[in-house]
Parts: sequence; C-alpha cells; structure tokens
Amino acid sequence: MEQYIIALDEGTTSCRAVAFNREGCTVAMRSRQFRQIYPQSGWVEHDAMEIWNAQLNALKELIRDLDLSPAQIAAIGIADQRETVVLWDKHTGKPVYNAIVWQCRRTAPLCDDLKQSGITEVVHKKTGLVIDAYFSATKIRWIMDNIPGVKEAAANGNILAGTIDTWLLWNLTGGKAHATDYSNASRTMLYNINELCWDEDILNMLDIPQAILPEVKPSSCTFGYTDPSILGASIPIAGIAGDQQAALFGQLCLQPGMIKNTYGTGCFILMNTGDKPIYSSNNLLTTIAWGIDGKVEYALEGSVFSAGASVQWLRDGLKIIDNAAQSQQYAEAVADNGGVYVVPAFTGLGAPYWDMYARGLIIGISRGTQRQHIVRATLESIAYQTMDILDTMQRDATLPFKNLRVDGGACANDFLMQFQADILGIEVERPPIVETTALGAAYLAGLEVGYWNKDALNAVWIPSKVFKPQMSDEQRFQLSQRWHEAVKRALSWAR
Ligand SMILES: Nc1ncnc2c1ncn2[C@@H]1O[C@H](COP(=O)(O)OP(=O)(O)O)[C@@H](O)[C@H]1O
Ligand SMILES: O=P(O)(O)OC[C@H](O)CO
Repeated sequence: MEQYIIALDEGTTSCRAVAFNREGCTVAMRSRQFRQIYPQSGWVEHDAMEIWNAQLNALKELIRDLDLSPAQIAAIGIADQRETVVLWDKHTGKPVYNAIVWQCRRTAPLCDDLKQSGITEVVHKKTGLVIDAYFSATKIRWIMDNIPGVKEAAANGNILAGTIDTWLLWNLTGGKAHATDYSNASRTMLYNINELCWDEDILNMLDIPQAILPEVKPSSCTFGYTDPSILGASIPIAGIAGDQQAALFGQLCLQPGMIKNTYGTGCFILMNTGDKPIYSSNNLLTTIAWGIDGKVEYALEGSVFSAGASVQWLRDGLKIIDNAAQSQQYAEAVADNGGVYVVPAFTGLGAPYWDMYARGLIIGISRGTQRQHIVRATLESIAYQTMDILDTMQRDATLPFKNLRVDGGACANDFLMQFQADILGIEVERPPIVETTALGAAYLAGLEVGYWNKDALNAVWIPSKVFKPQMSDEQRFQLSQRWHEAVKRALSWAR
C-alpha cells in the first residue's frame, strides 16, 4: 500500500490540494478558486467559510480521484497566504467578519498613527517588520473596533483569531487545535521573533487580548489530527508554514545564504540567514523561516510589487501580446532592448526604493523602437528589480550567495531566467517541480511523521535547468547603470 503526503496550498486566489510521493513528485493536484471581495477602494476581503469549503472540496476531490484510503495519507501539511486574518466565535465556529486580506490597505491610517508615536524602531527590533497595514496586527484591531460586540466577546474569551493556516487547522480538527507555526506568527507584527512569544508590549499597545491568539509551534510538528467526521479517519496535520517560507523549504534552501525567488504576480525573494535574525538597514523584512529540529531559523525577505503583473499589463493593458508565454518569443526576436527601459512602478516601488509615489515609465524610445523591445524591456525589468533586492540582501546580510533557485508562474520564461542569470552574474536554477510551496509544506509534514528524513531530502534536489551567466562584467555594469538611471526618473512622479 503506497502512502502519500498531502499538502494544502491555500493561496490568495485559490486553494490547492497536492499529493506527493516519496520521491517528492507531484502525483495529482486539485484546486478551487474563491471570491475576492472589494468592499471599498483599497479594501480586500475573503469569506473564510468559502475558503474552508474550497479547501475541503479540493482535498476531498483529490482523495476521491486518487481513490486513497485514509491509511494511505501519511500526513497533511498546510501552506497559507500569510498575514490574512480571521476572527471567529469559539462556540459556533462562525467568523465574526470576513477575513481581512494581506493586500488590504484599510488600516494604513492606524499604521501612520503608530509610526507617529515613535515606535517604529521598537517594532522592527521585536518583530523584524516595518509598521504596515500588510501585517495582521492592525487588521485584528480593526475588526475589534468596528464589528459590534467583538471587543467584548474577545475580552470574555469567546473569540479566536488566526491566520488562514490556523483557521483551516481548527476546522480540520473539529475545533480541537488552535495553533499556528513560527513562520506565520512572525507575519502578524505581534510576535517577538527573538524571545519567541507573543509580545506583551505590542499587544498592550494595540489592546489585543493574548487569549484570542493561537499557540505557536514549530513548523514541523504534530498540530493535531483530522476529525473523523471529515475524512473518515484521524490523519496527522504535521506541517504548517507561510507560503513563501514553505517555498524556501520546498526549494531546500536550508543553508544560510541560499535564496529563492517566486515569480508570480509580484516576486517574493527570501534568503535563509541561519539561526540568528539579521536586521536590514534598507527596509527588507526579517522573518522566521521555520522552526524545526528544536531550533528556529530566520530569513531576510524583499518583494517586487509588479513582476508577472507587468506581463499581464502587456497582454491586457497594452494588448501587444496574446498570452504571457508569448513574451518570451517577442523578447528573443530582437538582439537587445534597443535602449528601451520599462520601470513598472504601477503602484510605487518597494525595496530598496520604498517610494509609493514612483510611477511607471518607458524610456529610451526612438523611431526604431518596436513592440518587441518594449516586451523585452518589461521582462528585463523583472530581473533588474530582483537584482536590486539581491544586492540589498547581500549588503545587509554579508552572506555570499552562489545561485538563485526559482519558482512561480513566470519562471517558465527561459528568456527571463537567462537574463536573470546574466544580470546577477550567478546561476539560476529551476527545479522540475514548480509547486514548491506545496512541496515545502509536504516536506515539513513528512519529516515530522518519518516519511522523509532531512539528509535524504538534500539529495533529492536536482534542477531541471540551470541558466549560467554569459554576460560580460562590462555589459552587466552598463545595463544596470542605465536601469538605475531610468528608476531615478520614475521616483516621486506622483507626489
Ligand atoms: N511564460 C511566462 N512568461 C512571463 N510571465 C508569465 C509566464 N507565465 C505566467 N506568467 C506570469 O506569472 C503570473 C502567474 O504566476 P503564478 O505563480 O500563478 O502567480 P500568483 O500565484 O501570484 O497568482 C502572471 O502574472 C503571469 O503574467
Ligand atoms: O498567496 P500568494 O502566492 O499570493 O502569496 C501571498 C504572500 O505570501 C503574502 O505575503
């Protein structure tokens, strides 16, 4: 009887259930989308009940289609969209309000007030984060302040809160386990990443009762068992991590200095920094990568706001390509960018520029400019933005890095990957399985139940394609310099 590990990959737009075998190969995947709710400009919500049903349906469909008996599921792992938070009634299990999504900006004014009060440095040292509406803390505060009765119910011990991993765990275990892992806790802006506890000072500052928060556990541990009424048996839920940390684990970036970049709508770049947090002087985030084998490891994180999104803009906005994959063909149809640079600062620029008033530009256009040049320059911009973050990481961490491991939808683009290797001057490695988020959650769960062992896992990682840098140092320098010139012109545009 062959056994499998099932990973639940609960992302921002869909819930996937993926079965992996002992070789770490995907056996099958099922997914369900759920609604994005935009009640006001800048607000983003999810219906937590809909997420639970979507995740459960994807899981049940996977089990049915593979004709698995419960005994064939060695364990379940969960990766989630991080930061998004839900509060629910402990007795009825009903959410008191929609989940407030990581992208939601509604608490920006509250964050401005917190910054005004001069606690930025303290919060950074305690949590590794910058004060921002992105993180869960102010979202919890908003629900308690704005939904009648919630503050009182929370004070009376009738409310539970959690990121989506916690919500799924609580439902899967029939309300028995209210827990999360270190990596998710470290995205709430309430967790002290040095002392490994919910931070009393920050909780007091935001008037959030600790009792509503989940217990924080290692990422690879037995969080609980599925309630038999759900899948017909008690199956261990043995791994949990935030999706970007899960991808770092799935890429087996287990040594300090190893980096992965996920090229999706945006890019999420994480570098393993080992067992000590490294604080950035350039507003990169310090976060917990995972807790495993009795210790906690940390990562530095930087994100690019517009990566695959700029390819979508070529397709849907400019309508100069028919589909995302075609961007490669167009980029390769010209010998170079023809002097054209695109800075896709549609919603400002993140690290290391941190300019919310930056706006996009296309510069260097001449009479000879063709659409192929613009497509090529757009793909190149994804690589340049990644380069800027990696340069910053190297300065902050002073850790040498040898290569970059890649995943996410846009890493299928060979032109982009080759240009990325060229502009970084290091090898870019693409694994055969690009479902690395799910794989990371599966590994965490499988390690806990003895399905895999950590040493053997390292041998499993063989890239399916390695992109070697071919560009001369001089050309790399010239291109990067022109890119930085273009960025300068985009800064502050909307101020
Ligand atoms: N071959 C390709 N070349 C460039 N971009 C691509 C390619 N395939 C997909 N993309 C981009 O990747 C993104 C989808 O990747 P995915 O990892 O599913 O993103 P997310 O998880 O953020 O939704 C889209 O923005 C799309 O434009
Ligand atoms: O669900 P994704 O892939 O969009 O990732 C979301 C990020 O983890 C948010 O921090």
